[in-house]
Amino acid sequence: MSDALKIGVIGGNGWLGGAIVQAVLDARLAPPEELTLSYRGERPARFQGVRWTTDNQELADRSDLIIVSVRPAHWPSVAISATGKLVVSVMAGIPLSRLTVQLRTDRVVRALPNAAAEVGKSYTPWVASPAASERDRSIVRRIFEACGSTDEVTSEADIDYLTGLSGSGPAFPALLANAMMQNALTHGLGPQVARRAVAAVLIGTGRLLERHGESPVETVKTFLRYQGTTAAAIEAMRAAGFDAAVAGGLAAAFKKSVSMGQSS
Ligand SMILES: NC(=O)C1=CN([C@@H]2O[C@H](COP(=O)(O)OP(=O)(O)OC[C@H]3O[C@@H](n4cnc5c(N)ncnc54)[C@H](OP(=O)(O)O)[C@@H]3O)[C@@H](O)[C@H]2O)C=CC1
Ligand SMILES: O=C(O)[C@@H]1CCC=N1
Repeated sequence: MSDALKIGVIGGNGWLGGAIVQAVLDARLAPPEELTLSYRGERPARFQGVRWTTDNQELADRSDLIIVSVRPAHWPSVAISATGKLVVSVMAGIPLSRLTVQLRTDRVVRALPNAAAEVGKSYTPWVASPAASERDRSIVRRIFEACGSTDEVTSEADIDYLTGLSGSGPAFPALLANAMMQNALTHGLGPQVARRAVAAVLIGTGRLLERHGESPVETVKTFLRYQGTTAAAIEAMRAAGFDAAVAGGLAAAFKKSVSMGQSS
């Protein structure tokens, strides 16, 4: 970043925290020596040149931007004073109001990346408190653009909903892929061919959706109009409750996101 931003990541050795750190380094948003990462337990050996610490207050004092990436259940243990600093939480469920009070800063952002941050393909919606400046917003945008694509939204309820839709999202195609794999194996297909076939379907569909103008609604309609094998499969899956199962799953994730914010 232009004026050497100092970034701290609480939980920097975790699944998501580590992916964000890697993305920041890959995009050269900050040099390793400006990064302070905290951990519990054994000192991590990854990310040459960064400062690792078990002291979250030291991390906060050394950083301009603090990313909180611990599990919601561990959030009560993060007791730091971040007065005057920008804090970005990626924790599911924890509302802006609780971040503000516990971390003693009113410049707070709630963001919800997903597991595809590991490969620079996360979708990350975020919402900022009124005290976050335009510069703060620009920094947040650049961090999450390094992880994939991103949108600022205006309501925390949208973030709670998107926690299930896109935060948990990579699990849903994985669930579908798993069901397809199981079915292929049941039909006697070799595991290698089954895995390659299913992975190619997911990756190819992603590319189709990425293509300008392609929407899932249109893709499904096109296959239904074709009235071939695909339409037969879609109609049977829908008759078995496919759409209702997806809606029920997203409702469960939404409810869990809200309840985690109340209980953690
Ligand atoms: N993984 C995902 O796909 C997504 C995760 N999220 C959110 O991101 C957050 C992190 O999730 P994820 O990376 O998966 O979880 P992980 O358990 O992989 O990582 C959390 C890390 O935080 C560390 N930690 C816990 N408490 C502290 C503390 N007080 N000080 C320093 N480090 C601490 C943990 O250490 P230890 O291992 O010793 O406990 C662990 O390394 C969660 O709040 C989750 O809701 C959001 C969207 C997607
Ligand atoms: O499953 C979870 O709770 C985390 C938050 C969103 C995605 N993964």
